[in-house]
Amino acid sequence: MTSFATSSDSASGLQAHAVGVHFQGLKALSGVDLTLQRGRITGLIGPNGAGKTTLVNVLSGFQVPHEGEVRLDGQSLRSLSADALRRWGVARTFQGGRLFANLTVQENLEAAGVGLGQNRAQARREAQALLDEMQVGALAPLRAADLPYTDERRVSIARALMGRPRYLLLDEPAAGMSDPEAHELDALVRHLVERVGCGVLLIEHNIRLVLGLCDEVVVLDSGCVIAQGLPDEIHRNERVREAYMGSMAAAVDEDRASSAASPRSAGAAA
Ligand SMILES: Nc1ncnc2c1ncn2[C@@H]1O[C@H](COP(=O)(O)OP(=O)(O)OP(=O)(O)O)[C@@H](O)[C@H]1O
Repeated sequence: MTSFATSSDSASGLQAHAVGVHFQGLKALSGVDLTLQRGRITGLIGPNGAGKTTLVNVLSGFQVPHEGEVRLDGQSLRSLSADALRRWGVARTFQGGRLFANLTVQENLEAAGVGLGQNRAQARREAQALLDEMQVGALAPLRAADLPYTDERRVSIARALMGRPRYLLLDEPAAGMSDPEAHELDALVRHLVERVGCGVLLIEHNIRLVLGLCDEVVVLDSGCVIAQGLPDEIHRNERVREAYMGSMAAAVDEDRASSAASPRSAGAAA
């Protein structure tokens, strides 16, 4: 494996440290601190244009920050490419899927495994196991281009899990899905996270799902972190309710009240 510079910070986890990104004068991110821990799901929410995808791009090496840096277990990743970061165990999905359209589903996963240094037999075995776990095993021989949208999302997550990443960054994996489909997908992610033990950053617009599923939630607004904490703390945070949740806050209140009266979780009430 490539060696990289060591900083004095020995904090564990995948960390954005004082990250700033600007595009021709527009501050997409400013002084952003965020730490992902293995085995935990961190939700990232915020209005359109808040900087969520830019932060995922920074954490996965697709965007070099103009200020600050990304650290893995306290070590600076400043000089590493996205490919190198993937080999270090930081995997991501994209809003647009980005599967190889003319390869089969199975080949898409195998290509990822081989790119990570697995031999063909290892890659084949892991690909089949992950597709089965994502409940899309029957799709293995299909061309990626022919997949329906919701299946493409599941295959993209399975591909990102090849090689057992330490951290998984999911950029709106449930976008465009119905609430029950989104809930089913996110519950599956929770199950896989517990089994693989990776840390997850989940961008998700459905606040009810985020509050029901995540261990911690970070709220971005205009490129800055305006709140960070347990789902209950975020739900009660007046600034978040005013800046972002709006009418959704009342719906979440209702969910929480009804889930307190029944054994179903708030996330399941989407
Ligand atoms: N490559 C780029 N060039 C110029 N501006 C950009 C670029 N990428 C992002 N931006 C701008 O940076 C800001 C943050 O964008 P970003 O996509 O990170 O927000 P987001 O929170 O993910 O939004 P959404 O929820 O709509 O996906 C936006 O104003 C966006 O227009």
